[in-house]
Amino acid sequence: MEALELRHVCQAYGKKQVLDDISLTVHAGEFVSIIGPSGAGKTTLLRLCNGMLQPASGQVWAGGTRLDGLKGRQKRQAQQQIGMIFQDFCLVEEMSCLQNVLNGALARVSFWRALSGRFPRAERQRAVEALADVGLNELAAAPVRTLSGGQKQRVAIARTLVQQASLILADEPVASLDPRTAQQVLALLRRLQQRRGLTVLMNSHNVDQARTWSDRIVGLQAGRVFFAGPPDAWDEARLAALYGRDRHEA
Ligand SMILES: Nc1ncnc2c1ncn2[C@@H]1O[C@H](COP(=O)(O)OP(=O)(O)OP(=O)(O)O)[C@@H](O)[C@H]1O
Repeated sequence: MEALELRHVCQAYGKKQVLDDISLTVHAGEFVSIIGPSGAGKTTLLRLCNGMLQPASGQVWAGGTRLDGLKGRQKRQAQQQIGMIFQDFCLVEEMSCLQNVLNGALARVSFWRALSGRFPRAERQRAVEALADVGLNELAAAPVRTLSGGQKQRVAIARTLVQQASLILADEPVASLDPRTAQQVLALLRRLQQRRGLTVLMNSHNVDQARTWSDRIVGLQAGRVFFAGPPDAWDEARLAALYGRDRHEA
């Protein structure tokens, strides 16, 4: 079963073509990283995958549902299956870790219950377990603003667990973390992905991280798929071709 499928997707901003005939399949339970130089179209591609953007042409399928063209409740329902993790965490800084994680359950809770913070017991239990899964149970009551960057990203990951998303789209999830913390967060994401059978599609500027943690790497260059294959298929010649002369300049 395919978790995600892009069929001949094109996207443009005004007259500028950003994605040009992208066809890509991510299998359920796979961890795929998209790499490529700045401006290659990685973020645009991720935004298409969760329905935040409509493709100019082509189709986007997520979990067997065609996402492009969906509107209203049907679109929100499809998006429930898709968790997002961002470089800047997108958490509510003044709220506690537990409240932030509970926000993953918002779609299942009535507006008034959510507004007054009265989440059902089962949702609270799920949030407590998710915080334990990311190693933050002792910080449940701490305001997010008091956390380190690595801890904040763990909270964001726990929120996707409570959302019960089967597909996680991660846009440069560790780009603002120091190398050691970045490795720890990616190891956690990989562990949870494997243990829970989740599918992860991650954008990364860091080729070594993508190689270490992914089942498959997709190289994007000027809006086209340059190569897709297992991490060990990425030799220096390919990387040099993808990034120009030196990948560290990318
Ligand atoms: N909202 C927008 N309006 C106009 N142009 C945009 C918009 N968003 C992105 N672009 C342009 O589309 C191209 C692809 O951008 P995108 O952010 O998808 O690339 P990226 O590979 O994620 O880059 P980076 O690695 O720097 O984040 C870039 O040239 C960018 O300037």
